[in-house]
Amino acid sequence: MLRIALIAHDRMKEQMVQFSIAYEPILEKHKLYATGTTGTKIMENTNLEVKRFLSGPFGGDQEIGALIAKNKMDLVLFFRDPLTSQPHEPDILALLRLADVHNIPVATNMATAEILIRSIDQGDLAWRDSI
Ligand SMILES: O=C(CO)COP(=O)(O)O
Repeated sequence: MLRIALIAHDRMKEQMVQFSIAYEPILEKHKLYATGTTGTKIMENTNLEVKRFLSGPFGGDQEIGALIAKNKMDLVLFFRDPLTSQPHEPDILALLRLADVHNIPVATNMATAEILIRSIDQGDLAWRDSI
């Protein structure tokens, strides 16, 4: 079982909901985390159980970053909005930087997220279990 963070900016939340519905059979096998509003939307639209942190602009990205730093997160699926500036951009960059520091796979759009989620279902990320 992997620990997966699900995060979506406002304009990408509908995509995240569709993604969660489509991949619910895979996602339900793992421990899911999300920023506040993203987690609420996923739980409203699926039967998935998601541990929610604060909303992104209020520190949720930082909370997920802290789990990465402590080696308690295995995968980040972050549907970023590339066309809208975010007041908490430093927090977003900090989260992505920590993922690179700790060599955690990150998808920043749905196309990559689909590849990663299919690949973890084939056991491609099993090496994380031994870390
Ligand atoms: O802003 C976010 C990530 O940077 C997402 O936060 P919410 O899921 O609370 O909208």
